Amino acid sequence: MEIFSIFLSWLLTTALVLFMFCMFLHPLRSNRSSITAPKLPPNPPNLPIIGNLHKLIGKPRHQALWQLSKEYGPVMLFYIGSKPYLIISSPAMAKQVLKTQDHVFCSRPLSKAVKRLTYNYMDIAFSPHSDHQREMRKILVSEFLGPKRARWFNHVLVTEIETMVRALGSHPPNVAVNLNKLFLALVKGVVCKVAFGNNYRQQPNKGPSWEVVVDEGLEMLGGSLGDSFPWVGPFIDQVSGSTSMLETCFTNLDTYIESIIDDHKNQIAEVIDDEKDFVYTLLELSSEDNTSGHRLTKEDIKALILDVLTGGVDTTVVTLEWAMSEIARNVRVKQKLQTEIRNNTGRKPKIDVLDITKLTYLKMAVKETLRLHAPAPLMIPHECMSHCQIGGYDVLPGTTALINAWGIGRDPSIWGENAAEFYPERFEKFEVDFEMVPFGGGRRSCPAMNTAPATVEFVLANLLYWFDWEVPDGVKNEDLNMQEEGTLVLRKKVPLCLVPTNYNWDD
Ligand code: HEM
Repeated sequence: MEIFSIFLSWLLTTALVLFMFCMFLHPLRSNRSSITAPKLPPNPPNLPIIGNLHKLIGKPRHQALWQLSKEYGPVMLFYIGSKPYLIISSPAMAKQVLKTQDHVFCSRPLSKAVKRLTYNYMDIAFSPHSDHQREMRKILVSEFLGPKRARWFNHVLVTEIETMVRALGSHPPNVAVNLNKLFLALVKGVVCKVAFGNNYRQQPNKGPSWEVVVDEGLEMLGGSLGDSFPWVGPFIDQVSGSTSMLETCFTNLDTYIESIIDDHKNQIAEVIDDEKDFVYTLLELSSEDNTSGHRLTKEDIKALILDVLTGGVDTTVVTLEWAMSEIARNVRVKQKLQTEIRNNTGRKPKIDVLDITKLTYLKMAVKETLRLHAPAPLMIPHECMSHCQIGGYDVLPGTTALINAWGIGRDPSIWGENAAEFYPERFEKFEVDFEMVPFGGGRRSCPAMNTAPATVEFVLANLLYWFDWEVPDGVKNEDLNMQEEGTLVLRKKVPLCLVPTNYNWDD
């Protein structure tokens, strides 16, 4: 009996200890499983070392990823090397990243090229989330994009367009104009005059042209392969020549930006308040007399100039070129636009910025262009800062989110069977939420999302008011080449060339 009760109490004690041990282990186990086995989004099969990189071969990135999303869904995990990317391909999921979880995704990934070209993450567009980034963004919005400079901006835009219309008016008959070159000269002229007081059209004494320098910078800001292979990255960049290209690109950009700042420093004493461009304002914000706001360093100023050069010109140029390409291909739309613009404006020596407010069809045509040809097809990458869920899947910190604005804008399940058609009338009924995201969303959305479309509308209104446009002889409208190229900015592979004819009001 003694032995039995001793055995029983031993059994009970053991059972109790085991029970308590299990109870203790349970939360640990469930905790561990949530850390070690998160529910990750579907992922195409990976290859060792390169991950899914091979899936991007042979097609522009946004097109390859859009095709894969058909198989793997609107939230897909994708690896380049060991670096995880979250590929977003539907309005609902874009809304989760850019709105619901904006506080988690409002950063940008680190990259060697961004660090170098942005003076150690001093800029707005490519630098990670920080107080400094927000301060820089506030300065750009209030001192460059805001109402303070809007009147000057409109004045410069009108003057530059007059020059362009005059030049086109005396263009030899039946000879095509390269609209890419035309738009680049126009937009660069306007942005440089407003930001830097001078159109800076002249080429630097030595080295590549301004356009080449900025284009190279934009390509590099998109990141290099080395960023995705942490152990061998520096070696890959060295062998592929990317490190030396980055240094050359930095030197060219920096020399150009430095010359703008030097010109301003030399003249600042003689300039009156009304003539102070953006760079003068930045220099004032960097002076010791600025005791109220954020005191800018020279690197801050350079990084802000870089943002204006890389963000403000190419995006507007490609939007104009895609818009005119679609308009030239679609004779019905072209005629409807010209009737609207000419009827509403009437015969007068120049179009006023206010005339544009009445042009509803033109506004829809610009929206339609941005839907079909999102100038930044995968936007600028967003970086996940902490563990969160998107579409019911776990997303881990350090994952880079790419939102396929190009694909979402063309999805027939959203836009109907005629999704691929240029049909501005669709916006008569369609209320847009996240069904198109050409300017991104949330804290890192484009700060020019309200002003940039107005510039595009004004330029198009002038081109279609003063001239009739035809594709060159031998090309059918519908056969106009619409091939795309570029990673960060979506360009037309073959520049658009059209033949202008002066519009004759007396006919
Ligand atoms: C049609 C013209 C334009 C388009 C389609 C466009 C598009 C975009 C897109 C997609 C983004 C990234 C948004 C995101 O990551 O969520 C962006 C960011 C940005 N854009 Fe634009 N943009 C245009 C014109 C401009 C202009 C004229 C400027 C003037 C300087 C500008 C300055 C910027 C800046 C500074 C950012 C970074 C914002 C941040 O990270 O906080 N953009 N833009």
